[in-house]
Amino acid sequence: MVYTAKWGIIATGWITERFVKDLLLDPSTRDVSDVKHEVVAIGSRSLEKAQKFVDEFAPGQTGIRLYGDYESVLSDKDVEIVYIGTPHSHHYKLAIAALRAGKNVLCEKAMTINAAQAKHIAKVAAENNVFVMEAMWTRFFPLMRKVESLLWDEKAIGTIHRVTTDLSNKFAVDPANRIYNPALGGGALLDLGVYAITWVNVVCYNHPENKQSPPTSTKASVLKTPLTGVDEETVIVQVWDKPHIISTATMSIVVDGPTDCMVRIEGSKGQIIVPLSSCRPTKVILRPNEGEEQVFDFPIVGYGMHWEADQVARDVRDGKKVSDIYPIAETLYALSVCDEVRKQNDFVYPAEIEYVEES
Ligand SMILES: NC(=O)C1=CN([C@@H]2O[C@H](COP(=O)(O)OP(=O)(O)OC[C@H]3O[C@@H](n4cnc5c(N)ncnc54)[C@H](OP(=O)(O)O)[C@@H]3O)[C@@H](O)[C@H]2O)C=CC1
Ligand SMILES: O=C1OC[C@@H](O)[C@H](O)[C@H]1O
Repeated sequence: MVYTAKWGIIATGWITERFVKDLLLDPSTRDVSDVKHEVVAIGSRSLEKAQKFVDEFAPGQTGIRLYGDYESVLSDKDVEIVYIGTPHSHHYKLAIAALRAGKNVLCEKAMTINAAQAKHIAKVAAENNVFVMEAMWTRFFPLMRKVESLLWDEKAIGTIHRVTTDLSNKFAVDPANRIYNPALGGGALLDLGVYAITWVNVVCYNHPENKQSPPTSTKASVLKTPLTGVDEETVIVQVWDKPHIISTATMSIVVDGPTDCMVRIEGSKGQIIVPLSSCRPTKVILRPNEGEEQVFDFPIVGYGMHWEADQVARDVRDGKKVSDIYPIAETLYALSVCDEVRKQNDFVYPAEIEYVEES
């Protein structure tokens, strides 16, 4: 039987457009037949904006309830999973409210401003017996399973020695843009760096010999923009003693970064390379020291957010509270890396968005 997940959508910005369009794609276009999706409610700060959003991105979808606030989505009895697509600064409060309303939650990255907020979210989810996950969509790409299989099953590059990852994107320099706005949790680290960190984690944190232990050392340098003080460019170097790997994660909001190699995993027998982009990759290159290079193509129908949505639907259908592919514990770890990077570089956000509610 096909399971239909019933989604309530919060905020109608750039990424929500892509998410909703992917939800509404026919799942057979990606060979999925066990789950499908229905958008039952959309909340925006403006009812007119919600209406405009539906007209443009979900035309012909009758019966979607539209709200001029977010709270009404949380109290809509038909909503089973809430998707939060606001800026980072607003994730914590909204996720806690959604979980307390008994809803399952898929929250955009970065899940929160700091690890303490995400820890509180995990606690509230457990108390309310509901599912919660950060929307680290890349982790759900079939391409990611191929990389893991090359690394761990086929041992295609032998012993891993070094990992370099990047996500960079040149944004218009504008203090009003969320990317530059500290009050909205702006900067390269929380917006783009979380992907560079996730790739390091796929290889090093989740390395069979590391078993999700923290690295031996994390050293980071941050270059802040004089405009607003958020990080323009950041470099994170980590040493992983157990699997004996050194990793470098880089991120920037002032350059577009390399296109030919966003992730490079170097081992004793060769390299695995992921070209543009590390958040929406479509190709994996296996370059052995000896023998022919192999290219594996993973074309995407739609934007590619449907794979995470399908898995969330399956997890909710099956009564899971935490994802096996991207558990909340890994979000907590990734955010603890961000906390450490900021601590080492005296990079603080306004107190209004760093707070943790008394629990
Ligand atoms: N997975 C991915 O590939 C991507 C993920 N993201 C993540 O999605 C989130 C949103 O990013 P994006 O869509 O680019 O952002 P946008 O600025 O385009 O949209 C954010 C939306 O949040 C709502 N909102 C609520 N409060 C505010 C506020 N104070 N200022 C601005 N907007 C507010 C608005 O919706 P409304 O007016 O309807 O209430 C707005 O449209 C971020 O967490 C980001 O990291 C972003 C891009 C790509
Ligand atoms: O998640 C993201 O991925 C793509 C980027 O362009 C965007 O800024 C970021 O939020």
